[in-house]
Amino acid sequence: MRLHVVNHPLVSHKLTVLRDQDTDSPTFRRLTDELVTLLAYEATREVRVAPLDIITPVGPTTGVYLAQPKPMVVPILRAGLGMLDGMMRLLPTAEVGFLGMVRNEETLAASTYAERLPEDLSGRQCYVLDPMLATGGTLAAAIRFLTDRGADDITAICLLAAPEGVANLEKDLEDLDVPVAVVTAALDEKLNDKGYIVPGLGDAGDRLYGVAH
Ligand SMILES: O=P(O)(O)OC[C@H]1O[C@H](OP(=O)(O)OP(=O)(O)O)[C@H](O)[C@@H]1O
Ligand SMILES: O=c1cc[nH]c(=O)[nH]1
Ligand SMILES: [Mg+2]
Repeated sequence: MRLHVVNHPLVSHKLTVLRDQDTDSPTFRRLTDELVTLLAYEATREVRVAPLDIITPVGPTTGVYLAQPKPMVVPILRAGLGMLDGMMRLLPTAEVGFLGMVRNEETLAASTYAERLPEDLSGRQCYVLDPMLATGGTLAAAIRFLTDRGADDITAICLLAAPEGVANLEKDLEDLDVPVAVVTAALDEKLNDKGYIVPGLGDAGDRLYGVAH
């Protein structure tokens, strides 16, 4: 598994405001959107392209165009939905599939409550959107779901990752014969005893959309 921490002063600036407990929901949503577009630029470095012949006003040339099949973008509900627009700004012709997943806050185990994706993802590059990689349970299950359907290249975009979650994910996916990359704005210090990322930003879903229950 490849981990890429995007090191850029604008990313760090926006992330600092995002983490601040006094940042309100509208600002949190806007910063999430902006950060994802910056992360997506790095995350799509390996997006597949094919040659394309075109004619400019001056003459013929060969450029590149996004290859078929189109990339699949998969936001993990609920919090990943806050990352979708920022991603689609960069990949407007991508297809979008949805996974609804929730972590049990007692056991920290992830479960899937909704799914809307093609049955066959053979040969597809997938971009998974989830702001928080905490224990890694949610992302591991999501990646497994996609590779079980045939996805052959996975890149996850996260705002924050915990070292414990990255290690768990690496171990969980050891047997996987598919390239997996994680692109994140920061690798934080640790998880606390409730499985929250420290210093983190709190509950991403609640900060985007309000308290769930
Ligand atoms: O790495 P993990 O330990 O699995 O935790 C990370 C998951 O927890 C959060 O989702 P949550 O269960 O709070 O659902 P929500 O997005 O609906 O708030 C977050 O958005 C991730 O999906
Ligand atoms: O810190 C964390 C951990 C899991 N989910 C969140 O939203 N935040
Ligand atoms: Mg949540």
